Amino acid sequence: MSFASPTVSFALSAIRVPNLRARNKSLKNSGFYSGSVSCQQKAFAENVLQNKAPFSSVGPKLVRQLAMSSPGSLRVHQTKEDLVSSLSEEIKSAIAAGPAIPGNSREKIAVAVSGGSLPGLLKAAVARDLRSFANLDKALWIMVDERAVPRNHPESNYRAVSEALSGVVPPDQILGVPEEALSESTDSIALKYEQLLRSKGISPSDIALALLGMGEDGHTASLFPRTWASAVDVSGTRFYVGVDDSPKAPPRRITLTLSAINAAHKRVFVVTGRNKATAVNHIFQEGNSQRLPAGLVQNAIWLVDEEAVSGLKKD
Ligand SMILES: O=C(O)[C@H](O)[C@@H](O)[C@H](O)[C@H](O)COP(=O)(O)O
Repeated sequence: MSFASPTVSFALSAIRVPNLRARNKSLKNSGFYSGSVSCQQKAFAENVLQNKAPFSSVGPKLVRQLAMSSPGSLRVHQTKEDLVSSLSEEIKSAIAAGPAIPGNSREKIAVAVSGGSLPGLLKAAVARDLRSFANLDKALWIMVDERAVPRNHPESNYRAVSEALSGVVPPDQILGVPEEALSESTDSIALKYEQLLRSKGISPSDIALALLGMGEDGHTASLFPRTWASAVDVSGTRFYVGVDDSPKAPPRRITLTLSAINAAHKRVFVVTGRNKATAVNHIFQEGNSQRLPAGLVQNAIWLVDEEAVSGLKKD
């Protein structure tokens, strides 16, 4: 059976951005590369519902939601400086407009940050202009995912995020996984982190902004292509789950569930490099977004560089 590819609203040439500052105004309103719901996505949903597709454990409600959703829009940047500037703007607007954490009078907003290259880009955004953005310390900073390692470990996302926000956000506003739980099962670590966040009044829909990365295999957070179904919370009640077999080291992790990511107020991907081009192509041009965890994130803003979209065909 063949299906139409998702429609692409703009030719790639139309969204090449010579210089971010030069076309600052148009950035907000036009020139985005939008994915859309395809016949293929709907057919996939039907297949899943009939237990014909590999992700039959996902659950009909989520599948229906995914069939109706779009991966979002791409914003292409020519330079790292422009990309960092866009990231900075997204953080500022999320903190200014995001939902308040109920019952928390001090920190108003929750921002979730991924590992990988994101903390480094966050650090660059802080150095560029976020340092003077007073509201940065009004946020509680939480982990999109975390590796089961001590906080001072080189692989710790908490360590990387703390370094990025050092001197700007008080350390007690960066919420890491309780270290005493690290020797327990990953699911127990996930539950304890979830309890910590809930004790601060945070639930998934209170996340003002989820900052996401994507691996070249299309994973996001610690939701990997071959294993993500087990990290999807069918009941929609879990915030984080444990992962024991992450193909990206280290293998033991916790991650926001797909439902929790999609419940966040705003989702922003930052994706750079030619090694991501195939996955970007699958998500935005080949109509295969539902096969990759990153493509299952709904209505995200994708801040990318030219290399990451080098696989997209120009119309
Ligand atoms: O491993 C982690 O902690 C992540 O949160 C992971 O999902 C990461 O964001 C991607 O692997 C992209 O990493 P890069 O940005 O380094 O390519």
